[in-house]
Amino acid sequence: MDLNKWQSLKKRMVINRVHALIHGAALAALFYYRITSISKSVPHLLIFAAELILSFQWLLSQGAKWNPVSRTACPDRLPADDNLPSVDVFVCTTDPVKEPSLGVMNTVISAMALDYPPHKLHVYLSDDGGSPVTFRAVKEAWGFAKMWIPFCRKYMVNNRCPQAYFLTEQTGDHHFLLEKTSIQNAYEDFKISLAKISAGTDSRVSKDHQPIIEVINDGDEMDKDPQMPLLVYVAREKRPSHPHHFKAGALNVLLRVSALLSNSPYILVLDCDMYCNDPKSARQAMCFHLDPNLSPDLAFVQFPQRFHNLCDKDIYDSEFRHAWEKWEGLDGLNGPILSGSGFYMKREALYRSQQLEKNVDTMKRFGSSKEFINSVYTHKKPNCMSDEQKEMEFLASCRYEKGSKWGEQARFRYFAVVEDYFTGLNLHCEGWKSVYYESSRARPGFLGTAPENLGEALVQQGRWFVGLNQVAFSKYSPLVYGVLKMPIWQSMCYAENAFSSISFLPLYILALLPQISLLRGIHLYPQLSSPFFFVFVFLFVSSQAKHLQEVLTTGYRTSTWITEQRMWTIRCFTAYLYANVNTIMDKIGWRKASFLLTSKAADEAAAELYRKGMYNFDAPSLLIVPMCTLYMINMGSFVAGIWQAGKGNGMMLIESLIPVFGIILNLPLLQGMVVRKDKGRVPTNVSIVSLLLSSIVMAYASFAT
Ligand SMILES: O=c1ccn([C@@H]2O[C@H](COP(=O)(O)OP(=O)(O)O[C@H]3O[C@H](CO)[C@@H](O)[C@H](O)[C@H]3O)[C@@H](O)[C@H]2O)c(=O)[nH]1
Ligand SMILES: [Mn+2]
Repeated sequence: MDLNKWQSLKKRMVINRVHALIHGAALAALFYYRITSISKSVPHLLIFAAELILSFQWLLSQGAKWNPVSRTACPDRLPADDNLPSVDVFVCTTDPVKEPSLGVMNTVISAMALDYPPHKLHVYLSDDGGSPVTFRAVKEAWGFAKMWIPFCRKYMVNNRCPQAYFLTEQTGDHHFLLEKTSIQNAYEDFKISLAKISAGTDSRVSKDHQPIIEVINDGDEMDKDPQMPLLVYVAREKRPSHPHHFKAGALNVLLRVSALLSNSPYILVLDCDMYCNDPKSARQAMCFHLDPNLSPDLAFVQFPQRFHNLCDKDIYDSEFRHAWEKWEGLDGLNGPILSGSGFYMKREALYRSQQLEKNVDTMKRFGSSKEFINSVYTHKKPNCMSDEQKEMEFLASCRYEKGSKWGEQARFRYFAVVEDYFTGLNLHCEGWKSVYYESSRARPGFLGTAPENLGEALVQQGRWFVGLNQVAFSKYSPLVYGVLKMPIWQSMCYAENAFSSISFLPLYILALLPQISLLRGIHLYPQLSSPFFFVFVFLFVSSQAKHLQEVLTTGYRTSTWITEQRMWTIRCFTAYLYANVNTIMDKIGWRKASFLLTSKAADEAAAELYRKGMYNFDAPSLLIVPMCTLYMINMGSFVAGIWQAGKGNGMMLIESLIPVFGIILNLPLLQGMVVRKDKGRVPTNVSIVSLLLSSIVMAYASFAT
């Protein structure tokens, strides 16, 4: 009997293809119009360039729409527990201030409590901060887990992240309630001890320290509790002079250290805030990894990243619904893009054993640890000959990777700050496949913490798009490198992601040029009397309608459609713009791209605004000023447009509708500038600067010759 099933999402596929045909035809008409009517004036060339870029992105986006599929897993058909392969879980953390220990330990505990044979489960916590706070916290976590895990197993608890569990009401018989109360008290004590640790310990992140590796237990190694999975704390060596390659570097150290201790054939990678929400995820993933038809080429099973703290309207579009919809589309090709957290990876795929031959220089490929090289070929826990502890410290040292191919060929790759995307791209190029899976929207496999602040969200995304640009504009560009090595549809989807931030160019053009031309009376678009007028109107309506259809068929509400539109424009004006500025600075060597951590610590004031669904415009001015300036220009030019029309200069219908769309879409910004009085309003000085800037632009546009 099959361990899993898949099904083509036929209706979606047909709608997508028919729409692609019609929309494509309309785009062809637009190009015909532009080419036949274009004058060599700068505004016309610019608007055409904007249309070309957007059409290019639209074309790339068709890749993920071509063949969407959905999958189901049947964990009850898995072999008996004794025959399941073992799993190593990698949790990465860095900074106990931005990533408070309580959250990190909840993730660790939820992973230890996965519904999987405990002796086949090994949890590794990588602490990139080398912080005594985290080290002491993980010892406390072990103590609490010793009560928590038997409790979860006994009562078949569904929600094995203690923090989340105790937030919900639980009912049961007398025995259960007694036990629950006592475990809840233990959890409260655990919280108190973590608070004490973080208050009394130096929580600075160390950039200069020895490797520290410790198997966490009660001090007596001989007396291993069969109910408890292995828990290991790893802080790799850090030296200021030595590049540490951020998360990819941390994962590679875990890969080596775990090879000596457990060497499991499968690895689950988790960000420190992504707790296991469904204890069955490991078994679900095995339904794909153990399927004899899929397994030879299957590198990883990717679960979507979902979040426990989204506000009702998800005002910052943190859920990235559109991305996961694409992942379903990719699932019908060779599989989804690797997405950082919540994936079960086959260890072998990272070693590239598909092409492993004995005669290649293994030292160069894997570094000089014989013990580690042995582990690569055994697929079991190797019998360590030398001093295990010393060997692991060597594997976690800065010098280990020198002169080897770590991070270059195979393993987690260092080339870009989006190590996930880039590693996945390479795996797919090598012929590996992946699977996208979510058992149900109601019970996601993993839940993380989404930024509750506009500034925070934009900075995070800025980093992603710097990373994607690093790939897009390199020899690894999916359009060059990918096309030769993977199906065209798939490389289109990789390219769509890599090039997504260039949409800042067309959006700036569309937010400024029609407006300026209204002020100056230059016609950019056909008149109402021209048949091509309807081509433009159709294209607008068609793209909006398609977006709405996608939102609704994936089970979301109309408000999601509006939020996604709004956040896309906001991203274009800010995160995408700065990502491209940073990319240029990176290219000319002014500033290296780096991994700025997203904060997972709750800021109560910000969280309250967020829960009410109110945008927090109290963000760095560099982010808010461009948005406000553009908004004012759009309002000003719209008024000017009406005035022009009144003077009998002829209606510039499309030119006026564009600012109207922008103004309506971003009404919350207007509220933030003029109505709101709370802390999240647009700061007055930002409004003043924006007013000044927009006046200068408009005056220049109106009067310059
Ligand atoms: O030098 C570093 C930097 C980060 N991390 C860890 O990486 C994880 C992700 O960092 P976060 O600040 O939460 O970034 P996000 O933007 O939320 O992460 C998304 O984007 C990253 C790529 O940019 C992926 O690695 C992540 O899995 C994905 O969730 C966290 O657990 C960090 O502790 C490290 O271990 N070492
Ligand atoms: Mn994160």
